[in-house]
Amino acid sequence: MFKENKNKVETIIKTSEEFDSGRLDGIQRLKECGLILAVLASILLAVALFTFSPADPSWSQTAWGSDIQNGGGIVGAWVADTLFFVFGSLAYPLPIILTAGAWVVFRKRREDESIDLMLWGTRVLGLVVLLLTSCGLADINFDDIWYFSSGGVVGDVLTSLALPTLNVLGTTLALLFFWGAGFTLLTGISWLSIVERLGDSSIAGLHWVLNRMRGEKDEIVEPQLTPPSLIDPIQTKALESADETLDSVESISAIPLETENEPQPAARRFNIHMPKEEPVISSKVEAKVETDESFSAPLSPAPNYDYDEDEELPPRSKQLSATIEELDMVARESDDFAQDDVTSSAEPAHDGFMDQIDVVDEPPVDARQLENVVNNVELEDDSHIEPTISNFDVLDDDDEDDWQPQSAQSEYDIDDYDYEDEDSDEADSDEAEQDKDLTAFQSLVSEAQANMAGQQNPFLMQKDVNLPKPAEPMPTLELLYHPEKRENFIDRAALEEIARLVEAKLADYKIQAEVVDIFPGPVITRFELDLAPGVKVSRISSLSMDLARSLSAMAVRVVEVIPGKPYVGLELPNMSRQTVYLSDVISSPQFKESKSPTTIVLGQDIAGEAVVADLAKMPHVLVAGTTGSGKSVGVNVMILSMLYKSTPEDVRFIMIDPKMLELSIYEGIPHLLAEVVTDMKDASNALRWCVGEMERRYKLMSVLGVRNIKGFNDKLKMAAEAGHPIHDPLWKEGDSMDAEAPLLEKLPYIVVVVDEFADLMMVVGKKVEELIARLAQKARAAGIHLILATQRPSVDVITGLIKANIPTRVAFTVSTKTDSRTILDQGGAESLLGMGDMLYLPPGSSHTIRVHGAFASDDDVHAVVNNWKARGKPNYISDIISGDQSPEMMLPGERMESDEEVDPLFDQVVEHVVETRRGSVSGVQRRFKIGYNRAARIVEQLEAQGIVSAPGHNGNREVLSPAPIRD
Ligand SMILES: Nc1ncnc2c1ncn2[C@@H]1O[C@H](COP(=O)(O)OP(=O)(O)OP(=O)(O)O)[C@@H](O)[C@H]1O
Repeated sequence: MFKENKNKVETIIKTSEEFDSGRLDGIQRLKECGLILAVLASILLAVALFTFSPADPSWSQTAWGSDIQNGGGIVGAWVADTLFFVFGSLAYPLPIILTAGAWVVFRKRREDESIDLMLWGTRVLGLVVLLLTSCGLADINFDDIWYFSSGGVVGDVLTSLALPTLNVLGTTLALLFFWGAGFTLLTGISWLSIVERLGDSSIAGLHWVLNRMRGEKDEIVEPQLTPPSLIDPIQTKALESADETLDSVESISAIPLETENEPQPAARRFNIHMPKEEPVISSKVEAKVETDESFSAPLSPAPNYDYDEDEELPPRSKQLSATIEELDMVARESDDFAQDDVTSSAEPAHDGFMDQIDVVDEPPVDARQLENVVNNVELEDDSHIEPTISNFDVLDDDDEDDWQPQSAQSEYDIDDYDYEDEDSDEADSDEAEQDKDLTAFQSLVSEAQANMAGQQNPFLMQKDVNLPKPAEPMPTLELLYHPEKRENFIDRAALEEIARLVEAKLADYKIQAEVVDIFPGPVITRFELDLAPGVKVSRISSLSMDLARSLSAMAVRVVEVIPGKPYVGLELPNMSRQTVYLSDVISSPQFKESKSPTTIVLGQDIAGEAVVADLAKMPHVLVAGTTGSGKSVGVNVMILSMLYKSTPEDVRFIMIDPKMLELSIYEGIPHLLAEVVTDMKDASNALRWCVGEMERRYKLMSVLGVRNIKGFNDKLKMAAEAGHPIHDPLWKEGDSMDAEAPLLEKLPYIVVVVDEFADLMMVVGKKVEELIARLAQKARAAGIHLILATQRPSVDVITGLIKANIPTRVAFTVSTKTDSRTILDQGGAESLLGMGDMLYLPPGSSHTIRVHGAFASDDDVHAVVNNWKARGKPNYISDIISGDQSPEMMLPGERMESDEEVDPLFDQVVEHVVETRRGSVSGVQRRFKIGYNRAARIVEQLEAQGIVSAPGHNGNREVLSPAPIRD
């Protein structure tokens, strides 16, 4: 209580005094004087110690007559001698300790600061322990100075006590540890924090040394997330004055950097290359899409295609883009389910009946009654087939019987329909007989009609519909879906922000790079980076996964080389992806201007430019990608683009489709050389036919002296125009019934499309590889081109032989980098985004082009296919599929599959078997000392040649050849 009060009073006094004069109070004056004196004493002490001379008279020495050498005079000599005597060499730090002690005691403190006795006690104790142990350590380890022990008397006493028991090492260790304890007691510094600091600084030192050695000191850059004004105010000012309209930076740093008064900092402008305007399909085309009748009219016999023209249908583009729920809703609202079709095409008089039928969940009506009613309906109008009728015709007699009792309970009155059951009961037996015949006949007719109706179900593929021939010479663009409007919004600010983020993230990985160009595309955006000198591009490539993670992107593809530019590309997927429609690319000038009938569309490149290629120049293409990556759509797009460019006289197709789904749509177009091949055995025949055709074309070309199919066709045309049409020079009499060789015809390009090439390889095996390799090697000049698609990009499918001969590859998304290497001989396809995103490796180039594949829906394919079907029928060549593999049909250089190498021992074995009359494998094995496998193979060859029989049930073979005749 008292103390507190006193303090309070003192504080009040002190503040008033301080306020008045600003001078020290009495105690403070004493303290300061004490500090000054202590410093004086320290200095004198230091002088005395450093100028100590052993010749001076002192406490331990006696000297006469000579001058005192010590700088501190006789006092200095005495003090120094005494201190050296007591503390040895530890006397030297005493002036420092004295000054430090004086500072601690006399420094100016706040008056209310209490003195912590515990703290002071430990400090003093620490000082004593430190001094004693230091003396002890000095005594053991240092040399004596003059005639004093290096640890002084203190050190001597301590070591003489410890040495007999702990020896030198033990004493040193004990003193060291005590020294450490004394240090902590005195200073309060923990040894753990000392260890930590030491560790930190040694690691930092090591890093510094390593960075110096690697010479990358300059690469460590700070992420530049702060506005330029904070980094370089001069530069910012210049920028601001140059362009006042610059946008303000939205800082993505979490720290608020702007104050309200500060001017808005100017952003660094990135060079964003906006894509060109969309090619606009003329409104005429759009209008045509809606009123187009050429597509719907031919399908009119099928009930569902018979649209009511007055009824307003939603435009096709809308239908396509609508979800199933929306379509369902529309259908419900307009009530246009199958029932509607029936009612719209049926006679109005029958509507009531159909309505009644529709409300029945289970058929409780007499089947015969219904049948008759149905027949009546049918007879009235033969041209209309009612699909719903088939529901009732599938009933057999048993069912009819079962139903009989129910008919009595039927609550539906069907008497209105001129059916009188009672009459038949009253008729005589002849009439009954006639009725029976009539009923049987009618049921037969109705069954046939129902079957037909079943086959003409609009939901089934229509095979032979009579399509009216379109007026246009080639399919038109309105067959394809084209979106009415497209969101093509590019957010500059967002792109710039991403660009800054990319730079910052690269800086995190110690890569200094600057985004120089930004190319926003329909699916991805490419940021072109200018790397600082000396930064390897492989460092960025190896970081692609880390970058994708840190930029929260699905995948990031690094384009190591951009031809013609000194930059590196970083391709990031867009937030919202646009679909590239086939119509976009087909309507592009690139496609329109291309003259070749084998022009194929791939899609759009990253800048939205159409990517169009010529299959004739490729000359073959390998398409690979995992399931669902967009392969089939890609192949369809290639085929459709050729159907847009060429007539059947220009291009013919052979399609091989093991999946029976993808290419079977094309069945019936006039471009097909053979039916779509779905059986893999036939596929090898088709390929063999192609090889034969190739050889034939080569012979023809050599006779005409031209180098390729184009030259051949040109020469043919020239000759015809000159009035000298060329007759087939390879024709021989007897080849056909004609008296003279037929005229040569224009040779079309032949495109062989194989969807799921892996299946073909698995079923037919090596043979296919051989045939494909032969075609791939030579078929270019002969105008035969291959499109091979596979979802298994493994080396057993895409073999070295095939790869070597097919230089053009298209890779859709694959799962691993290894797969990507198998297809493209380089990585990258594993970072694609799927849904038609592809890498295209053009022929003779090692740089892949990223292409967003064009999308053709099934409706698009059907529309183009139907358009071509309406123009003509295919002229199938039956030999292509059914060609037998007989020796006469073999191609030059081809061997029968069963043709194995005949074993060198074959003749000897024949001799042995025929002589001994025993054709067992073990016998052959023993006699010729060969392995089982070889012996078994030879015996099988004997069987194939008819020398021995097949093994009987006991495994023995009978020798069929007669025994040799002996003389
Ligand atoms: N270019 C594209 N644009 C947009 N979506 C596409 C594109 N290509 C394909 N798709 C989408 O990807 C789906 C799968 O495509 P597709 O059937 O061609 O794959 P696939 O690789 O042939 O698969 P599978 O081998 O199983 O047949 C399609 O249904 C379609 O929705």
